[in-house]
Amino acid sequence: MGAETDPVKAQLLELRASIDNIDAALVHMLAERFRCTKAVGQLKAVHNLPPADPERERQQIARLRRLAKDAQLDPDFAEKFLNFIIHEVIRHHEAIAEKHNGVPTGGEAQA
Ligand SMILES: C=C(O[C@@H]1C=C(C(=O)O)C=C[C@H]1O)C(=O)O
Repeated sequence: MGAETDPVKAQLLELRASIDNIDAALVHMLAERFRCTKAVGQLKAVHNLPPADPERERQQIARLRRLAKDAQLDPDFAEKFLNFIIHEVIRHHEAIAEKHNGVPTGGEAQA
Protein backbone atom coordinates (compact mmCIF):
# COMPACT_ATOMS: atom_id res chain seq x y z
CA MET A 1 0.00 0.00 0.00
CA GLY A 2 1.36 3.45 -0.96
CA ALA A 3 1.82 6.40 1.38
CA GLU A 4 -1.11 8.15 -0.37
CA THR A 5 -3.53 5.42 0.73
CA ASP A 6 -2.01 4.44 4.09
CA PRO A 7 -2.19 7.31 6.62
CA VAL A 8 0.18 5.58 9.06
CA LYS A 9 2.81 5.17 6.38
CA ALA A 10 2.29 8.77 5.28
CA GLN A 11 2.78 10.02 8.86
CA LEU A 12 5.89 7.87 9.27
CA LEU A 13 7.37 9.22 6.04
CA GLU A 14 6.66 12.80 7.09
CA LEU A 15 8.25 12.33 10.51
CA ARG A 16 11.26 10.59 8.96
CA ALA A 17 11.71 13.48 6.52
CA SER A 18 11.97 15.82 9.54
CA ILE A 19 14.38 13.44 11.29
CA ASP A 20 16.58 13.45 8.16
CA ASN A 21 16.56 17.27 8.10
CA ILE A 22 17.46 17.41 11.80
CA ASP A 23 20.29 14.88 11.32
CA ALA A 24 21.64 16.97 8.43
CA ALA A 25 21.52 20.11 10.60
CA LEU A 26 23.32 18.26 13.41
CA VAL A 27 26.10 17.19 11.02
CA HIS A 28 26.50 20.76 9.75
CA MET A 29 26.49 22.21 13.27
CA LEU A 30 29.03 19.65 14.48
CA ALA A 31 31.25 20.32 11.45
CA GLU A 32 31.15 24.05 12.24
CA ARG A 33 31.85 23.42 15.93
CA PHE A 34 34.89 21.25 15.10
CA ARG A 35 36.10 23.91 12.63
CA CYS A 36 36.07 26.41 15.55
CA THR A 37 37.57 24.03 18.09
CA LYS A 38 40.40 23.12 15.69
CA ALA A 39 41.20 26.84 15.42
CA VAL A 40 41.20 27.00 19.25
CA GLY A 41 43.61 24.02 19.19
CA GLN A 42 45.99 25.90 16.85
CA LEU A 43 45.87 28.98 19.09
CA LYS A 44 46.60 26.88 22.18
CA ALA A 45 49.48 25.05 20.46
CA VAL A 46 51.10 28.31 19.30
CA HIS A 47 50.81 29.84 22.79
CA ASN A 48 51.64 26.67 24.70
CA LEU A 49 48.29 26.47 26.44
CA PRO A 50 46.99 23.09 27.68
CA PRO A 51 44.61 21.16 25.36
CA ALA A 52 41.91 20.82 28.05
CA ASP A 53 40.29 23.53 30.17
CA PRO A 54 38.35 21.75 32.95
CA GLU A 55 36.88 24.98 34.41
CA ARG A 56 35.43 26.00 31.03
CA GLU A 57 34.05 22.45 30.64
CA ARG A 58 32.35 22.65 34.06
CA GLN A 59 30.66 25.91 33.06
CA GLN A 60 29.53 24.48 29.71
CA ILE A 61 28.10 21.33 31.32
CA ALA A 62 26.20 23.34 33.95
CA ARG A 63 24.81 25.63 31.24
CA LEU A 64 23.87 22.76 28.92
CA ARG A 65 22.14 20.88 31.74
CA ARG A 66 20.02 24.00 32.43
CA LEU A 67 19.18 24.39 28.73
CA ALA A 68 18.32 20.68 28.44
CA LYS A 69 16.01 20.85 31.44
CA ASP A 70 14.18 23.87 30.00
CA ALA A 71 13.84 22.03 26.68
CA GLN A 72 12.53 18.82 28.31
CA LEU A 73 15.67 16.95 27.26
CA ASP A 74 17.29 14.56 29.76
CA PRO A 75 20.15 16.64 31.33
CA ASP A 76 22.21 13.47 31.92
CA PHE A 77 22.01 12.69 28.21
CA ALA A 78 22.97 16.28 27.34
CA GLU A 79 25.99 16.05 29.65
CA LYS A 80 27.08 12.70 28.19
CA PHE A 81 26.70 14.05 24.67
CA LEU A 82 28.78 17.16 25.42
CA ASN A 83 31.46 15.12 27.20
CA PHE A 84 31.66 12.80 24.19
CA ILE A 85 32.27 15.76 21.88
CA ILE A 86 34.72 17.49 24.23
CA HIS A 87 36.71 14.27 24.55
CA GLU A 88 37.16 14.21 20.76
CA VAL A 89 38.08 17.93 20.72
CA ILE A 90 40.79 17.37 23.35
CA ARG A 91 42.16 14.48 21.27
CA HIS A 92 42.38 16.88 18.29
CA HIS A 93 44.09 19.51 20.46
CA GLU A 94 46.66 17.00 21.67
CA ALA A 95 47.39 15.96 18.08
CA ILE A 96 47.69 19.60 16.95
CA ALA A 97 50.04 20.39 19.86
CA GLU A 98 52.16 17.35 19.13
CA LYS A 99 52.40 18.31 15.46
CA HIS A 100 53.21 21.93 16.31
CA ASN A 101 55.63 21.42 19.18
CA GLY A 102 56.67 17.81 18.70
CA VAL A 103 55.68 17.21 22.31
CA PRO A 104 53.05 14.64 23.32
CA THR A 105 50.63 16.35 25.68
CA GLY A 106 49.19 13.40 27.51
CA GLY A 107 47.53 10.06 27.11
CA GLU A 108 50.12 7.40 26.29
CA ALA A 109 53.38 6.95 28.19
CA GLN A 110 56.46 7.54 26.07
CA ALA A 111 59.24 4.92 25.72
C1 LIG B 1 37.53 24.30 22.78
C2 LIG B 1 38.28 24.35 23.89
O1 LIG B 1 39.06 23.27 24.33
C3 LIG B 1 38.53 22.17 25.07
C4 LIG B 1 37.26 21.72 24.47
C5 LIG B 1 36.09 22.30 24.84
C6 LIG B 1 34.86 22.17 23.99
O2 LIG B 1 34.85 21.31 23.09
O3 LIG B 1 33.92 22.95 24.20
C7 LIG B 1 36.04 23.05 26.03
C8 LIG B 1 37.12 23.21 26.84
C9 LIG B 1 38.43 22.59 26.54
O4 LIG B 1 38.65 21.49 27.39
C10 LIG B 1 38.36 25.55 24.72
O5 LIG B 1 39.24 25.63 25.59
O6 LIG B 1 37.56 26.47 24.50
